[in-house]
Amino acid sequence: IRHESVLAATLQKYIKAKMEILQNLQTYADELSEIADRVSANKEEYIIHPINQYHLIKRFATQWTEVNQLLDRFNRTGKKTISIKNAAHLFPKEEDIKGSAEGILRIQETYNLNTSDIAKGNISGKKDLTTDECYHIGKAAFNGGLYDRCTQWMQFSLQRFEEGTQNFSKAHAEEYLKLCEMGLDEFADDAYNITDALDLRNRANLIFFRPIVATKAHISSDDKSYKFSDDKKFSKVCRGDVKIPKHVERKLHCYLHTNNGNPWLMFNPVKVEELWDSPHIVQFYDVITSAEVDKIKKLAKPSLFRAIHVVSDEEDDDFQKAAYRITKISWLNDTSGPVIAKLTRRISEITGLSMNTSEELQVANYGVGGEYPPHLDVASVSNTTLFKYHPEGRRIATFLIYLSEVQEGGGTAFVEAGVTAKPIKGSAVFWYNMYPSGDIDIRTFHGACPVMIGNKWASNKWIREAGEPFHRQCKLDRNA
Ligand SMILES: O=C(O)CCC(=O)C(=O)O
Ligand SMILES: [Fe+2]
Repeated sequence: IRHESVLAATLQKYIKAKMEILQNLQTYADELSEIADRVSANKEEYIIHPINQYHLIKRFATQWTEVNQLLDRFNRTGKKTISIKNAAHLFPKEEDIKGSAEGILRIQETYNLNTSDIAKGNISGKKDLTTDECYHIGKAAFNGGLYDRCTQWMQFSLQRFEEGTQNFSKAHAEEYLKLCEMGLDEFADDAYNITDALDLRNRANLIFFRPIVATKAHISSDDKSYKFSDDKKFSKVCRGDVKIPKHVERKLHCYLHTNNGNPWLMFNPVKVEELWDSPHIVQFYDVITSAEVDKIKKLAKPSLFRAIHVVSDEEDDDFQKAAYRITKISWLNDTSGPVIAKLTRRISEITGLSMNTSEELQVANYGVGGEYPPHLDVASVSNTTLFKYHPEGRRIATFLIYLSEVQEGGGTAFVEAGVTAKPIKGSAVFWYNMYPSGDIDIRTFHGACPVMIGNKWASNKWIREAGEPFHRQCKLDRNA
């Protein structure tokens, strides 16, 4: 927004300065043409008169010289527009339009919004979409294999079409509309190239039907045949359409937590809300102040923005760029600032776990449509390589801090449990990713729901198992 207003002001100044010079030139041009017309009508008569000779010479010495100077000024004026030119390589590109159109579709699919509502701006009173915006979303739907959606969006774009709309070709929209009504299968059989069609189908998988891959190493034999829920369940949990069963709800409480009388917490206990009983998922409130949040964001910002530039420099795979752009991450360690060291210490007091083998603090920023598809935080690595390459062990627990509120969407959905943690600024969700037996607890399968409206900041502290044998005892029975 800041860039846009600076650029618009620069452009206005540039035009104003050029216009002033042009207006001056116009005055000269009018005057001089009038004279020239008059004079050239009877050249001989004019030039024999000494006064006229004097006028002619004077015009060259003054008016024409001034015109020349004005022309020089005209060419010099507006060096500042160079700042627009210099910034141009940072402007969002076609690729970014595609990325944000995909973001809107993700929101639409996750939260079951209807096309006409979004097009009319009926999501929390936001703005109408224009012809070409509807067209771009339709195109993203087509590339994602969502043909019914594509049809609706193209219809909207054509309904809104008015002659002279820029960046929009009515013919293209009509072409897409036809293809979407046909569906991809017929499209592939048609005169079109079949490999293009297959490529489109792959993209569709990547965006919307992400296969859920779970390596089975370290997953207990009881769970080997476990079937993970699909994206549909994830969306349902994100929408809050899954009810907590009564027998579970009865077991969930809110309480004050001192971690068994930890002196740091005795006089300032932490508020806890239980979100699920087994696996035990809790949300701690007010674990970090607003001022601390501001400091953390400030520390994280420079590397967050560097990260996008690096990504956008990669020209090879444009789909990846768009996918990456929806979340940006940065890592901060205890030497990045006292605020980080203090937070690490606080996490240790609250959880009773050691931070000696924990990871650095990860700070993530999600834009509109930004999500993190369902996953397990623990990587499955085979026993033999595990401690050789990762002496700190696996991610035994996750402490996920929300550094912002999100107006709509952006919760953390635990797909198996069916609960979604609300992103409440200053609160943190905490759970163990592993059973006390060391088996991976696949019931912790979770993901970040797409941000519908707002800008989400979250921070992960992953705690690894090697530091914890005296804080969380190993048990033979995983349910102990
Ligand atoms: O941001 C969230 O809500 C969850 C993020 C997450 O699960 C992760 O980063 O592993
Ligand atoms: Fe996660």
